Amino acid sequence: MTVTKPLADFYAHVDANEAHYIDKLREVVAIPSVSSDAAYRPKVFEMGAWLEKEMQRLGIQTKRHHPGKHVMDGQELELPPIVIGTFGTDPKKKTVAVYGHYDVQPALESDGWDSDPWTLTMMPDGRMVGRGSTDDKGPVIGWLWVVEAHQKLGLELPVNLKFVFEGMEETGSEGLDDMIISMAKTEFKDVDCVCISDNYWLGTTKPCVTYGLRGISYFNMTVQGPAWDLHSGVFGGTTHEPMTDLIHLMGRLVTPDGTILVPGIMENVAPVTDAELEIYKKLDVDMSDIEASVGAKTLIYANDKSKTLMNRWRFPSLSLHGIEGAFYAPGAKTVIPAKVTGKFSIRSVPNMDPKEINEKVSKYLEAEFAKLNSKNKFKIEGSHGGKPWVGDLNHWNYVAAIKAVEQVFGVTPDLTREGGSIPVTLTFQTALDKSVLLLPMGRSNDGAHSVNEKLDKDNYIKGIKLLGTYLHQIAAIAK
Ligand SMILES: C[C@H](N)C(=O)N[C@@H](Cc1c[nH]cn1)C(=O)O
Ligand SMILES: [Zn+2]
Ligand SMILES: [Zn+2]
Repeated sequence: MTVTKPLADFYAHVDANEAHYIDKLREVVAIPSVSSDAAYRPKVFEMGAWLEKEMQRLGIQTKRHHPGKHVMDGQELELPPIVIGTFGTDPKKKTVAVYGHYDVQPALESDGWDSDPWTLTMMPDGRMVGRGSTDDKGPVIGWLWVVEAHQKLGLELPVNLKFVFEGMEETGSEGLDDMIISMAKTEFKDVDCVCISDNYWLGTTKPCVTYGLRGISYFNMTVQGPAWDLHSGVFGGTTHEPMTDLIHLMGRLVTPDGTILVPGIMENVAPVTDAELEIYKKLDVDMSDIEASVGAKTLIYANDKSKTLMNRWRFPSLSLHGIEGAFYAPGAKTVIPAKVTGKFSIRSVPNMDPKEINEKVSKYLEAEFAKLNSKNKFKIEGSHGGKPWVGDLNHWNYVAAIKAVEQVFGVTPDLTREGGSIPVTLTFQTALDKSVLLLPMGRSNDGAHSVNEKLDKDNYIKGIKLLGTYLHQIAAIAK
């Protein structure tokens, strides 16, 4: 594939500035912008301010949108700002909206990290380990280095950019949908297409372009009994125990082979067609790559590639996440916890409706709790959610992304869907009526949300080249 002079200069510049990009990644990983923990909220603000300052340094015009307040851990908290950046307003150019998030999942060294999660640790094999390295700080700042490289080279960017960076993605994106809907005809009126770099390749060697995501419905169910924690030697056998009720209910949600037990939950899932089966059969995926990402031989369908991918992408799943209030520390505390909250979520697929999911789950669990004849109190609440999304692969936005991958990596990308959720994807598509695609930087084994999260140096550097090339391809194709 021929590479034009401006792109060849861009690639050379990116290669020459590797150390600078790594230093910046180190800076952002060091800011623990955990959105799900009230104690870290100032750090989320700090990260938003870091981005804003860096964008301003590059001449990107920034605006802060304040979504308001919310209640978390019993505290009323200010939601972090959504940072909107505008770079170029030339009516002759296409405008690409770029979304990313600057918040991260929690991380404790005691979870099993081999190094401090907030210190970017360079490994000899090229892995750059740190929370947020791949999800989503590396990709977010990668976009900025595309702008920076063009400026340093005196190259004109062939498109206008509209950045939308939020700080609450990992905790439900509160306020984001409303903002996009309300600004669809103002701030975002000139947007021609949307690109999000916030997911991963299917394996470890071949890039992909992603056209679908599952939705999510997240639940908290609380069982409350005694007024305070009790001694199990004194009260065991004499009182209804919240943990016993909760464990029973959690065990009624899903079977060990992943079958969801909530009645009617599969009702709206479209049946698999023969044509669809063909797509899955043709996908070039190595099951050992998927197994390596799990880190153990625990796949339910280890010998069935299609079933594994379908269960990740096009069927719903129910996962149990944790129990708040339970005794979890080392040792043997003989306590009866007074109040426990079980957390679980359902990943949803097209045709499933979040409202219906909430109703079905609540009705089922209330009925199951009633069967227990427990004198404890039970409450089920949906905490946050988002709808699934599927894009149109035939749009020029996808053609540009596929060509960009071919140019930078010399291979045709896998066309994938994803099991994770980025609810704003569908909002962009419907509110702006524009094509949305996902162009990931990281590999399947990056360990997002997990311990030892990493971004490979090669993926970071080639990823910056890819994002820049995609913008050039947009300009070339969509004339
Ligand atoms: C795919 C994206 N990088 C991601 O990780 N999204 C999260 C969104 C979420 C929803 N509730 C909590 N986090 C995910 O899919 O879990
Ligand atoms: Zn993410
Ligand atoms: Zn995430």
